[in-house]
Amino acid sequence: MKQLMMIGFGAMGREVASLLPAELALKWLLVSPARVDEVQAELGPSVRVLSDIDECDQAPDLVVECAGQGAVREHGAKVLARGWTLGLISVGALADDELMLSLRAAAQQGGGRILALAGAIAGVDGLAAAREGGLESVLYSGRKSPQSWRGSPAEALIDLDTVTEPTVFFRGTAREAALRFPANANVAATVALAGLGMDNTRVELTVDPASSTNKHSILAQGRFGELSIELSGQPLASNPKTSTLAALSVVRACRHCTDTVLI
Ligand SMILES: NC(=O)C1=CN([C@@H]2O[C@H](COP(=O)(O)OP(=O)(O)OC[C@H]3O[C@@H](n4cnc5c(N)ncnc54)[C@H](O)[C@@H]3O)[C@@H](O)[C@H]2O)C=CC1
Ligand SMILES: O=C([O-])CC(=O)C(=O)O
Repeated sequence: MKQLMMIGFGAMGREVASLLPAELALKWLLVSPARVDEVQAELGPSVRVLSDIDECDQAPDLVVECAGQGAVREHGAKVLARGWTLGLISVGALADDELMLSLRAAAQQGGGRILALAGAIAGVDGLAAAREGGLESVLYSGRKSPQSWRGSPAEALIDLDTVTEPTVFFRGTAREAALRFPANANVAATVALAGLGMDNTRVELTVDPASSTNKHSILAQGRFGELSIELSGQPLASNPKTSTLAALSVVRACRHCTDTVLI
């Protein structure tokens, strides 16, 4: 039986834990210090609930982060310095150059690797292949309901209570989007990593009062031809900012940890 460490036990972490492949056991769960006792009581002795990587004295087969960009800052380098593989869902953290440098240094020193997970978007495989032949332009668009943008800086850019039609409230680079909207635009950074990079990937973010889904699109052009992806994702009931597919992409990484044929 292989062993998993998960960082974060919110909406996504709970969904992932409920869908793990039978051959992979959740052995360690990292939560904030104030929640350790409560989560340990909920999960029982089969899972060790921790608040610091240093408390783990064995080597997980895989670590998956489902906790937010702050958690990547807090725990990422320690995971990589131990030589472990870190499946990252808060990919937007990598738009912070200083953090990226420190994660690279830790990975080089310890032998760890970062797996940037596709998350709520599809088509990252095709985009990353297309890049090998040269890309000319990439546009990522994210469109969500007012409820999904609540509690984000969108509130300062548009009145989410009175908006009556789909409205673009942000245009900029993937780097700006991922850092300004850390709970809503990690996908912008994922598309950037697969394609033209953080500063050359254009991003549009839209609030759509008629939508109950999280819509993501990629438009890319290059020597390979053209790519157009449209994805309409159901949000998790427990967090409207987060698409169900993002949690499922973490489950996919878990499946890769145990399967022989990787797809
Ligand atoms: N790449 C993608 O497509 C997507 C990425 N995300 C990322 O996933 C993250 C998690 O999403 P949800 O579970 O829906 O959010 P959530 O807010 O429901 O849960 C996050 C959990 O992580 C915990 N946490 C925060 N900082 C921590 C730390 N330093 N150490 C340990 N635990 C910590 C919180 O207490 C909370 O329980 C988002 O913040 C976002 O960064 C979310 C949706 C899509
Ligand atoms: O789950 C989604 O729809 C996308 C998301 O929040 C993100 O990219 O951070």
